[in-house]
Amino acid sequence: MKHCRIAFKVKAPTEYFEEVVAKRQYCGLKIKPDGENGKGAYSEVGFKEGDLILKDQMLVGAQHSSNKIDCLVCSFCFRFIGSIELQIGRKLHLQELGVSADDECGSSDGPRKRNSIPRDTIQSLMSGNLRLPYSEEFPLPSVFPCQGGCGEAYYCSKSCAEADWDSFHSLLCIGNGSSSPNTEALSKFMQHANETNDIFILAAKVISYTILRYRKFKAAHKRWGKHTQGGNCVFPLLLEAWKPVSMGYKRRWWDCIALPEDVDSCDETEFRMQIKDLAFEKEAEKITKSFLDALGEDYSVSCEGTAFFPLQSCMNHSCIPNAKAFKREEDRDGQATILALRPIIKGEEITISYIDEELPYEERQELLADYGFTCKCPRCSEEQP
Ligand SMILES: C[S@@+](CC[C@H](N)C(=O)[O-])C[C@H]1O[C@@H](n2cnc3c(N)ncnc32)[C@H](O)[C@@H]1O
Repeated sequence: MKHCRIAFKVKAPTEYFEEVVAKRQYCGLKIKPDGENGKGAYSEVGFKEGDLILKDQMLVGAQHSSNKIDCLVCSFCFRFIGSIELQIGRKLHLQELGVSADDECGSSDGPRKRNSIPRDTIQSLMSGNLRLPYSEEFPLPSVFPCQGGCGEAYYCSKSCAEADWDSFHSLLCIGNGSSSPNTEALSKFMQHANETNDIFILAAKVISYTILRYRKFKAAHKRWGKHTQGGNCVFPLLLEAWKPVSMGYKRRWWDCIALPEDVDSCDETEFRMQIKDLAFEKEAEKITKSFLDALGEDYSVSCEGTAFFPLQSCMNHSCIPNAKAFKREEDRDGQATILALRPIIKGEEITISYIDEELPYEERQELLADYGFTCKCPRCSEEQP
C-alpha cells in the first residue's frame, strides 16, 4: 500500500484557536475546554462595563434572502454600497414590481400598497440623477459587479470582489463566467434555498470554501514538488482545507434542527430518525460515508443563523450573561462585536445570551431546547421549579 508523504501537522484545537486569537486586533480572550459544555471563551484580562472584548471576523456568512430586497450590501464584507439614493430607489423599484421583504414573510394584512412615487423619480434615484438632501454626508462605496456576470453578487471594492471569487463565489456563481460545472442545477438549488431556507446557501458556501481551499493546497503542493508517486493525498489536504469549519461546534443536523410545529414532541425521536434515514439513503451514503469517517467520529455541521464566527461561536450561553453582541454605529465591517455588560475579572468565562434573557424560566428553556441543551446557568439553577 502506498502512503501519502504529505505530512500536515495536526493542530490541537487549543493551538488552532491561539492562532485565530493572535490574528484578531481586538481580542482579550482564550478558548479552552470547559469540562461541562465543551469548550468556552475565557477572559485573558479584566474588563470594565462597556469594554470591547472581541471583534471577530466571520469565516462564512450569507445575507438573508428576504433582506436582499431591502439592503444592497457587499456580498463579501456586508457593507452598504452604492448611495443612499440607490438604496432607497432600489427598494421603491422592487416595491413597484410587487417584491418586498414583507411579502416574502406572508404578511397577513393583505397585499401591500404600491408606493405613490412616480416611476421616473425612482429611476432618477437609482441612476444617480436625483440627489437627496444631506446624502453626501453618508457616502457609500461604489458598486462592483460580480466578475462572473451573475447579477446577483455586488461588492464594495475590487479586492472584496476578488476575495469572494477566490474563496466562495466562483463555484456558486450562476453567470456565464462561473467555474461551476452545472450552473443550471446551481440556479435551481439557489432558487430552492431562497424559497425555503437560506441556511442551505450558507452550507453551500462552506462546501465551496472547502473545495477552493483544497484546490489551492493541492496546487501549492504540486508546485513545491511535494506530490507523491500515486499515493492518495486527497484526505490530508481535504482535512486541512476543512479545518477552520471543523473547529466549530458540531452536531449532526438531524439531531439539532428545530422540531416543526406540526410534529408532536412525543414523536420527536421518530421524526429525527426519518430525517436521518433521508440523509443516509444508500446512494448518498456511498458517497458521504468515507468522508464522514475520515472527518472524525463527531463530524457533522450545525449552523445556526447565517454566519460563522470562529471565536464568538465558542461562547457559551448564560441567562445572566456578562457580555453581549452589539451592533455599534462604527461597526460597518460585518464583524461580530462583543462588549462587556459588567466588570469581568481575568480568567472568568465570557458568556452571551442566545435568547431574550428577560423571558421567564419555562420560555427560556423552551427556546434553548431548540439549541439542543438545558441551561444550567446559576440563574436557571436558582429558578428551576
Ligand atoms: C455556540 S456553541 C458554544 C461553544 C461550545 N461549548 C463548543 O464546545 O464549541 C453552543 C453549544 O454549547 C453548549 N452550551 C452553550 N451554553 C450552554 C449552557 N448554558 N448549558 C449547557 N450547554 C451549553 C450547547 O451544547 C450548545 O449547543
